[in-house]
Amino acid sequence: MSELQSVEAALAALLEGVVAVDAEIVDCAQASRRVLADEVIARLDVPPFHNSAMDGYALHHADAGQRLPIVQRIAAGVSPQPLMRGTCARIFTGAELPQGADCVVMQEQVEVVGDAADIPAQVPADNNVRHRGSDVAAGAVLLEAGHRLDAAALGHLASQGVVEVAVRRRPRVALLNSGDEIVEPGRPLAAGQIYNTNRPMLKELLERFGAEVTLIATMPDDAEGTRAMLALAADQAEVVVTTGGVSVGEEDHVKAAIEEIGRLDLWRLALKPGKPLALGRLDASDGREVRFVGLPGNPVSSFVAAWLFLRPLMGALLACPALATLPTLSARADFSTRAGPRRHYMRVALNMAQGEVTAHAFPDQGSGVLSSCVKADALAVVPANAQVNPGDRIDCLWLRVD
Ligand SMILES: Nc1nc2c(c(=O)[nH]1)N[C@H]1C(S)=C(S)[C@@H](COP(=O)(O)OP(=O)(O)OC[C@H]3O[C@@H](n4cnc5c(N)ncnc54)[C@H](O)[C@@H]3O)O[C@H]1N2
Ligand code: MOO
Repeated sequence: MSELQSVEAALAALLEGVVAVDAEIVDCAQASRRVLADEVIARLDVPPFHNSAMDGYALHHADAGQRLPIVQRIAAGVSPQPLMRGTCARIFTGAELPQGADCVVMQEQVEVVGDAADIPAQVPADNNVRHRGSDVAAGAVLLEAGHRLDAAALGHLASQGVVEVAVRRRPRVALLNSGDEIVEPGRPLAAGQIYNTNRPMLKELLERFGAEVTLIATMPDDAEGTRAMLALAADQAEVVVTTGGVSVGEEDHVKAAIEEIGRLDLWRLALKPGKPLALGRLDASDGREVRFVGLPGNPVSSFVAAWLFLRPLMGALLACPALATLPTLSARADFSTRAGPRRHYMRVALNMAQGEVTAHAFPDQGSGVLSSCVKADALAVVPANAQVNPGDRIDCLWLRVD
């Protein structure tokens, strides 16, 4: 296992055989960011009736260019009377168009004289009319399976009167960190200790990717304790994520434990940062096979690897295409760099000016420099051994989840 594996090979190994988690029914009010398990079929036409797009006057277009008596007033929510030819109706935005009318003239274009309205000439049929079913037709697919419920999708469901939806259960993830030097915020730091950066950062990323973090713990810094903790985690999750302890030092117990009680599929990748990433499987005591993702301890390495590996894994577990792939865009580099033998994922800020997106790289790209991630919009991908000069086009992976 000394050769470095490609990111693509690692992703393929991680996603191989992943089956989507089962579905559950949730109230739409609690469904924010959840992923639809089934397609939703529209049961109503939206809008449900022809209606006016403006405050104005409804008429038959053949009666335009005349003074027409105003014979009814139709507010939104009112069922109108049929309209006789040679007359018009006062109508408000969203109100139902009366039978016999086929257009609306906005009030700014109409002169009202007593009980009549002077309508301008040549108003086309359908002017300012929103037709029944023009947004959604009953029986059509309202939302596809795998759609992540964002603001517009929740509004779309509500437009159908839907109150409950079938969504994927949140994949359960156990998040474990290693390292004797790691202390939780709120406690004093002794000499040589640092605060646990990875825990809140990865919990937040995992939840944004759609996971439920069911276990958070620190692994003991010995082989037996590490094995016991990993076995416990496998029983409580579909995915076990660890940080630290995957490098080559004697204190790095995680990889050894996976090799003993599970299966290590892959270790050491041709990417920077994140080289010592370890991927494998663990067996839960009920016979389930659980994915293992061993992230490097360096905070930047685990941040980058979470976007590259945990997000697609959540996409596969949730059967959600939008999560499965990172959106890619092409930008112009404003920096120069030369990658070594590993593909480099550089943290960059994106700036839009004069229709061009520019990628600005942070000067210190070290894997312990988390401030580069705080300001980053994207990861610029520099192929192995490639040279990048200012002005070159570079592919960037956009660090965003809708
Ligand atoms: N001789 C070699 N040494 C190292 C190699 C190598 O190939 N040969 N690889 C280096 C690379 S690249 C990385 S990345 C790190 C990964 O090491 P580990 O995953 O075993 O992580 P640790 O050694 O436990 O920690 C690395 C670093 O990160 C800090 N850390 C760990 N956990 C946290 C946390 N929860 N919050 C904040 N900071 C954390 C830890 O203190 C270390 O500074 O190995 C290199 N070494
Ligand atoms: O691969 Mo390590 O993540 O560069 O620091």
